[in-house]
Amino acid sequence: MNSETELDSAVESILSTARERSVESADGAPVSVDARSLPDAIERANADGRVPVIAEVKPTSPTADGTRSDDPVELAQKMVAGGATAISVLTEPTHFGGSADALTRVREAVDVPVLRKDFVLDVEGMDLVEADLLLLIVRFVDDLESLVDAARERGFQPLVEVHDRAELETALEAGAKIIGVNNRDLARLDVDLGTFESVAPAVSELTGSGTATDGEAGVGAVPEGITLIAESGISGPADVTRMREAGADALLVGSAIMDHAEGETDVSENTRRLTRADDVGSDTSGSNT
Ligand SMILES: O=C(O)c1ccccc1NCC(=O)[C@H](O)[C@H](O)COP(=O)(O)O
Repeated sequence: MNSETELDSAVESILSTARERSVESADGAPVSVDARSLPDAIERANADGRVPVIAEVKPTSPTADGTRSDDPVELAQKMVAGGATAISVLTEPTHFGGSADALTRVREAVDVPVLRKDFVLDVEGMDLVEADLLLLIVRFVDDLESLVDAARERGFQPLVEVHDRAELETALEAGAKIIGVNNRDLARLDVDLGTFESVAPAVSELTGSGTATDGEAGVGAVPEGITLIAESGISGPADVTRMREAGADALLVGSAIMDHAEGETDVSENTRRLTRADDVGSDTSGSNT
């Protein structure tokens, strides 16, 4: 674990539970996945004019204003109908209302890549359920390279999550190719989109490729072979534009789509506001600092 600073009590509790869950699933046989490619899905989204959004099925969370008890399959299908490029499904049960069953049913119901969003701390925690991508949070794991290798041996595409430049360096050294920059500080749970803007440029610096691979990309264009995802705090089209201009290949969005407070808003429409954000005259409301 790479965390020197104090963690929020909710995160401490999440990690404590994750360690117990990992022990319980330790005797599970290694999963074997024929994964749906996230980079290919992103390429398809760009080709047909959709902003690549990974929409998250997150029934609740420590910072959510409520809980949505809709069926996860219905939520995921509505997200795909709204143009989502991939689906993230929480499998953490104690603080997010997630489950392995929800991910399995969602993955059977949609044809886009599905990310297992959980706090996987070791190899034993990997074999809970098949998914196309598996989240590994740099801050919470030891020997990241071994975990990246173990995930790939199972067929997962590792999505390696960082929060600062040092963690980005660790991710790149471990061979990560799909990197998420979380705008949420897991120590205080506050969100700052400036996090992605400050970390993204370091990808080119650290990989020694200062050139943009896509003329369309903004400042800090991401070098070939790396998929860079902006995570958390994206509340509307203005935030989408801001993250894309900062070099995000894709955006991971939960709360703005799930809308826990209202609970009845249209998940397809919430998703479409973001996937169509590049359209001329799109809604520019909704911005986060
Ligand atoms: O979402 C939380 O409240 C949370 C609290 C503690 C640890 C992690 C947490 N979220 C995990 C995530 O990274 C987000 O669910 C995901 O990036 C989407 O964020 P958002 O669009 O801000 O809901």
